Amino acid sequence: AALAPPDTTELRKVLRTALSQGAPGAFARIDDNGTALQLAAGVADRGTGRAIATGDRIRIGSVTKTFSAVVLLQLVDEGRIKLDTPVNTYLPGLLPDKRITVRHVLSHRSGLYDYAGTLFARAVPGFENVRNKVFTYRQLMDLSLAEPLTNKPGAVYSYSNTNFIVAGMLIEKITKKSVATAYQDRITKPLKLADTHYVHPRNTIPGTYSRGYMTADSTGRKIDSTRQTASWAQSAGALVSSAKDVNKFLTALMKGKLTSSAQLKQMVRWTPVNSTQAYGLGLRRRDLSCGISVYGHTGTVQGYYTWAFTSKDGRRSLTSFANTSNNGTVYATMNRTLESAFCG
Ligand SMILES: CC1(C)S[C@@H]2[C@H](NC(=O)CCCC[C@H](NC(=O)C[NH3+])C(=O)[O-])C(=O)N2[C@H]1C(=O)[O-]
Repeated sequence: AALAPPDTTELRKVLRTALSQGAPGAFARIDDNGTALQLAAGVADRGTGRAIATGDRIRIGSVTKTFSAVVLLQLVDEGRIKLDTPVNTYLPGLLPDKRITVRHVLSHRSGLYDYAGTLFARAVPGFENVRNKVFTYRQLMDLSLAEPLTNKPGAVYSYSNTNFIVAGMLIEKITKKSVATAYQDRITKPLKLADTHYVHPRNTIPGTYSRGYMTADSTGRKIDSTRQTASWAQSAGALVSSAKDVNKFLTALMKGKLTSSAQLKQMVRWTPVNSTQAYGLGLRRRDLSCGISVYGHTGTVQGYYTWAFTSKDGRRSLTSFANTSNNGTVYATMNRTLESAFCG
């Protein structure tokens, strides 16, 4: 059934509310079967007062996980890796439990502890401590493996960035090339995603971009968190992209342009998260109030909140964004962009 037209009045209200709750700027871009709807409010740069634009490049955080999952599913299609094979078969001795499979990792069921919990127990000091650091994958794994597994392999969904560090290690081991090369050769070049770059370990964003302003825990003060290596995230969250590119990526994914239909079916085998959410392989499902389910990912990097979802057939994609973080009120408000975009 065709989707109701987006509710642009409500969408504009949501963006304005996010600004009133502390986001310097916010935007939403809907690509609806070739027609783009673009709304923006506030500023990309608090210093110059430059207005935010839907074309601004942003740090997309964990939306990167969907890119990493797509690369691995392409490697499954090429017969170079199997979802139900233990990770240690490909990376001998890496994980403490040889029962953890590639599928466990991509569906956040491995039990591997999320090192971000350690790094960011205190938001701003944690960020300041890592913003200029360049981590190796091994160092991030050591941070995770310093803690016990949170659950038996495969038992439950337990979100962990560590899973997509393992995904990056698998990609580099199997392809013998960097994840940057994998994203470029397998996704950004074929789809002509000109705004999408894996700039790690550089700490600057190329081209025209929105600055990001994280919120301090106690005072609510805004800290300019734009310049950072995002090395704590890498294949779990270090891509830079734009709303146009992310929408194009999600549409291509659901239209079967990036993997075989067999692997796309694997990607949408859902593990329940709560009553309205589920997780597949590097892909979230959100069940909306109007009975529509949408597929994509959210992202949180210091100063950068992103929502990126598409309809099951890929005909309508939304990327919405606010250039703040560590602000639960803004997060809850911006969640409503999904309802406005897909339920009308
Ligand atoms: C599951 C999430 C939300 S967290 C995960 C990943 N981002 C991180 O792990 C960074 C967390 C620290 C961000 C920081 N917060 C704190 O330091 C709080 N102590 C802030 O808000 O600036 C990402 O992206 N994912 C989101 C996702 O997948 O949607």
